[in-house]
Amino acid sequence: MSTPDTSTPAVVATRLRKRYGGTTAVDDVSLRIEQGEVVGVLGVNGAGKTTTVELVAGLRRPDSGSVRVLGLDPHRERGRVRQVLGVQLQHASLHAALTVAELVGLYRTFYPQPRPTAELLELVGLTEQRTVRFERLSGGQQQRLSIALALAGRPRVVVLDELTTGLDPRARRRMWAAVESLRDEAVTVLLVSHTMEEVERLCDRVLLLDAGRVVASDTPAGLVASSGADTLDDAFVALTGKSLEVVE
Ligand SMILES: Nc1ncnc2c1ncn2[C@@H]1O[C@H](COP(=O)(O)OP(=O)(O)OP(=O)(O)O)[C@@H](O)[C@H]1O
Repeated sequence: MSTPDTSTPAVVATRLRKRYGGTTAVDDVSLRIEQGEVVGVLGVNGAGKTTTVELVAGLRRPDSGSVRVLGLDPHRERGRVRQVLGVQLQHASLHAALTVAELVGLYRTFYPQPRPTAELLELVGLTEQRTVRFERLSGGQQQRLSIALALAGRPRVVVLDELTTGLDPRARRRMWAAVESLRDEAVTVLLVSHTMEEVERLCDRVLLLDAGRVVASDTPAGLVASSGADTLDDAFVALTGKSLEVVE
């Protein structure tokens, strides 16, 4: 498809609400992300991070509110959105008997100009595992493969839900480098994170979610300054009354 005008926002969400039974997971969330921004979504367990990014990616329908990705409706224009949006899912379940290279090859067929397999595997550090079946990969390797698959079609907007959760320090640094290379390509990234170190290092802006609401949206330095705290950890506590420390 044609490249969208650079002035079109990468993501616009307006007054999103989502309930599961008696639980309000997302409660009147509005957000706007410009093309090329790397935005972190932070919050304690259950704050609504996954539900919010799933609504943005069109994986769930909001009870009310609307989403546009590069001006497109993820439900009505699903096919076009798939060509510009890459999504790494929490707990992706993939065909267990296929190898890493076969799965990457399969995903590449979905796109007109896919990234080369070798480049994708190098990006996530799975070159040596290319002939290993999915079912034989460790949890961290499966997670990294799901990131490679999200990037297979050269998306303009990427949603990453489990970038580094549970990864060892070396794999974590590799995933950070992968996000930095996306930034160099002016790809927009929406990144669910559980650590301050990660958002301080990678993100232009942080969306702080608490109980399904956006309680702050600012640069990491801006969050610290506006909350009167000394560190981003302290800013988080000041803004939510909760500590992120317990999460990892
Ligand atoms: N499919 C579902 N059915 C019922 N309740 C759900 C479902 N998915 C999420 N919830 C509830 O919605 C709320 C928000 O969940 P969500 O997964 O969006 O939070 P999160 O911030 O991503 O949490 P975590 O850090 O644990 O991944 C929680 O109270 C959760 O229990």
